[in-house]
Amino acid sequence: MQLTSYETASEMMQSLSAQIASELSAAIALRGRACLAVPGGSTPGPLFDLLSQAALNWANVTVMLTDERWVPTDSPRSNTGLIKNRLLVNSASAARYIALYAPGLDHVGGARALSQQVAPNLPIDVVVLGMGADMHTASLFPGAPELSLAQDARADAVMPMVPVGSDLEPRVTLSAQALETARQTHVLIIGDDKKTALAQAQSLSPIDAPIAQFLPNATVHWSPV
Ligand SMILES: O=C1O[C@H](COP(=O)(O)O)[C@@H](O)[C@H](O)[C@H]1O
Repeated sequence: MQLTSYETASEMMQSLSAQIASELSAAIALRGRACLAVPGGSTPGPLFDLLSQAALNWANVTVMLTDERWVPTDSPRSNTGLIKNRLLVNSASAARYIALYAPGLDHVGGARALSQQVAPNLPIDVVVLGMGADMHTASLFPGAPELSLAQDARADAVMPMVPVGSDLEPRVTLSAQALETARQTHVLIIGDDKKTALAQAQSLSPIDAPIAQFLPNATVHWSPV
């Protein structure tokens, strides 16, 4: 794992945005297209604001979330709103977006159907992972009954997940295999609590600390605020 520390989140977002744009351009130059997977949550908005303005051939980029809450895409709980408002704007409005939601299906049937759409786009060229203080990443949650299935190398590309102890909605997540086979992995975290969790995760198994599986090949980007 490579840890890059920045003084401020703003400096971190600028640097990471430039790195991702360069990696996507290189993928397009090599293979004619690129696949980018990004997290939801409260951290990546400023990264999306910058990346959306990057000068690259966005028409050849497929964007997807690493995970999504199983709510309609116009719900305020949906991460798709964040992507549509802050990433798929400016130059990036030309990108193709695969929403991890299927109207009319529950999260289990939906994950199966979405796997068919996601699988042809694998391997992901660039994945950005967030992390919670409980060491979950994407929607691979410690303690969830579905976790070991989502961590099985034979798992479908998209898997259902219900966070334990939460009365919130079910979710779907890219499988651990889909995430681990990404060509470039960036972990984006802010704050001392997440830095402490990251250090703890390095000595734990992916069952207890799902982020641990992705650290050996990742660049971690951290700022205190
Ligand atoms: O639940 C989630 O949490 C993580 C971390 O979110 P943050 O709000 O602490 O930045 C996120 O990476 C993941 O995509 C999301 O579904």
